Amino acid sequence: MAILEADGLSFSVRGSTLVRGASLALEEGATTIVVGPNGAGKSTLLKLLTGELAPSQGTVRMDGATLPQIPAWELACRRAVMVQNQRLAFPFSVYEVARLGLEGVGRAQSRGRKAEIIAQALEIAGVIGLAGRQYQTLSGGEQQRVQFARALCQLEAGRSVAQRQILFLDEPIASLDLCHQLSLLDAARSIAAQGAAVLVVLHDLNLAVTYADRLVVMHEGSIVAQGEPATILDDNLLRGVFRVSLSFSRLPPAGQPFLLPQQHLSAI
Ligand SMILES: Nc1ncnc2c1ncn2[C@@H]1O[C@H](COP(=O)(O)OP(=O)(O)OP(=O)(O)O)[C@@H](O)[C@H]1O
Repeated sequence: MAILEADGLSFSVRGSTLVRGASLALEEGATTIVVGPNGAGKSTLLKLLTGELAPSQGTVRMDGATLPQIPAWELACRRAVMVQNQRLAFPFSVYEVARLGLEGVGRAQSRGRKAEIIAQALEIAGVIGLAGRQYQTLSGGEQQRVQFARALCQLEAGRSVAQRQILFLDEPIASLDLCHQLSLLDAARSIAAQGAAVLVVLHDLNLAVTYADRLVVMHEGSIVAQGEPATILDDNLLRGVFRVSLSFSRLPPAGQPFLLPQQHLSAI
């Protein structure tokens, strides 16, 4: 059953339409991956789905309620967002950055439970060993993993209020090495397996095909295809949207990568 339904979303700014007539549903337990070339409108679509931007046309509903009908505190419990290139103005430690995820959603939790949530999130994101470090001194990839931990904290704390949740990740693996790419996407999938809807914006088509239950392909502001990866990705789409060609005569079965032989790789 869909936790979120978007219907006919468009977004225009200063005469340019960045997203045009986008409709999609995010189902509980499913990982949806949005792909498309630079400038296709992926991040704008994600911002419309999270409520960061208000659509010029169309609606986003979570369990029947439009986003403006949901109070901000409740929205914070229902969905967590990891955005690209998060900069912080203050010299926070890694632990404190993760704890920011509990702002506004962790009030009902005891001090001990909060500490447990933070430790678990840091562990899942692979940054527990960096907990005492200054966030600004971390590498780009390490900062990205800390931001993932922050989103995990928010989701976990929000679960005591809202069981039907969504995790939004905008290019979460852009700065990560291969092992951490796979472990972050594994963690995202296991959050979906626990019942949440997960939406990820990705550039790597191999990983998108491997991890997506549902793939959404954007091009020039529109969703041009969506569905199970193996049913929608074909040579025409790759040429028309991504300007690449496929060297296989046909696609491998669903859930298997197809551009590079990554099927033998897994995070250790
Ligand atoms: N505030 C704005 N005013 C005008 N144009 C904008 C604005 N924000 C984004 N754009 C343009 O809208 C288009 C879509 O941007 P968006 O960030 O959604 O693309 P994207 O698919 O996420 O791209 P990328 O893969 O490069 O991150 C781009 O061409 C971008 O330059």
